[in-house]
Amino acid sequence: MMRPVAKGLISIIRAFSNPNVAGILRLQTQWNSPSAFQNIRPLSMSLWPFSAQPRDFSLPNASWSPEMRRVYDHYIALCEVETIGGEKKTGPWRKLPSYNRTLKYAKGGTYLSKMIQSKARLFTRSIKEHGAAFEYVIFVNKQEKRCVCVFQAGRLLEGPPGHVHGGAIATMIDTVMGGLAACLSGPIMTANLNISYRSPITLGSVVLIHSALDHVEGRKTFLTCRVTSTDETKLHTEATALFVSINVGHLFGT
Ligand SMILES: CCCCC/C=C\C/C=C\C/C=C\C/C=C\CCCC(=O)SCCNC(=O)CCNC(=O)[C@H](O)C(C)(C)COP(=O)(O)OP(=O)(O)OC[C@H]1O[C@@H](n2cnc3c(N)ncnc32)[C@H](O)[C@@H]1OP(=O)(O)O
Repeated sequence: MMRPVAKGLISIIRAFSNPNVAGILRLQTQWNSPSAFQNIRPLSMSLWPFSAQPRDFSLPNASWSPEMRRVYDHYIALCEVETIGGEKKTGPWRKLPSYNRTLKYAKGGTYLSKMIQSKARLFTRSIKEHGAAFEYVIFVNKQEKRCVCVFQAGRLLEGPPGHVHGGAIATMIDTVMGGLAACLSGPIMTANLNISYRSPITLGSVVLIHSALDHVEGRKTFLTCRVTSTDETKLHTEATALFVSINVGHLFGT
C-alpha cells in the first residue's frame, strides 16, 4: 500500500505533467534557447495523467465566424516561415494549446482534491457547446515578448443588451496577460489588474487582445494590454497588470 505522502508527491508530479502548467514552466526555463515553446506538446502528450487524449480547445470549429477564421489563419501563417531554399521553419509566433483542466491536485483537503481531479474545469473552457461562451486562441511572439489573442464572444457572455459583460472581458484579459506572464516568468499569480473600458464590444464579434511585457522587477512581472477591433482601428479596453512569481507550494498550501 502506498503511503499518503508518496502518493501526494506522485500526484503533484503528475499535475505538472499537465500541458497547461508543465509546458509553460518548461517554456520559461528555455526562454533564451531557440527551441523555447517547442516542448508544450511532446511533454504533455507523453505524461498526460488522464486516460483520454486532451482536447485542444484553441482549434477552429464550426462556430467560428469567417473573421475569426481569417485572423486565426493569418497568425497560423506567421508560426511557420519559408527559408530562401524553400524549406519550412519555425516562425516567431507560436499558438498556445488550450486544455480545460489545470492542476490535478491543489490545497483544500482530500474531498476538494478528489473534486478537483474529477470535476474541475478551467473557467474559460468549461462550456462544451462550441461558440456559446469564450472562443479564443492565443499566439505568443517570444522574440518580442508579446502575444495576441483572437477572441470571439458567445451569446452566454452578455452583459449590457447585445454586448459583452465587463467581467467576461476582464476574464479574457486576465487569461491572456496571465498566459504571457507565465510564459515569460514561470509560475505566477495575478496580484493587480487595472481595466479601463473604452467602448463596448458587440456580442458575437471578434476582437484582438494584445498584451506585452512592460518590465520585470524581481518577482514582479508588469504587463500592458489593449483590446481592439480586428483591424485595430477601434480601442475597446485597456489594462495593466502585475503578476507575482510564486513558489508552486503556494497553491498546495505548503
Ligand atoms: C503552479 C503555478 C501555476 C501558474 C500558472 C501557469 C500557467 C497557467 C497557464 C495556463 C492556464 C490557463 C489560463 C490561466 C488563466 C488565468 C491566469 C490568471 C492567473 C490568476 O487569475 S490568479 C487568481 C487571482 N489571484 C490571486 O488569487 C492572488 C492572490 N494573492 C496572493 O496569492 C498573493 O498576494 C501573491 C502571490 C500575489 C503575492 O503574495 P506573496 O506573499 O508571494 O508576495 P508579497 O505579498 O511579498 O508581494 C511580492 C511583491 O509584490 C507586491 N505586491 C503584491 N501584491 C500586490 C498588489 N496587489 N499590488 C501591488 N503590489 C503588490 C508586494 O508589494 C511585493 O513587492 P516588493 O517585493 O517590491 O516589496
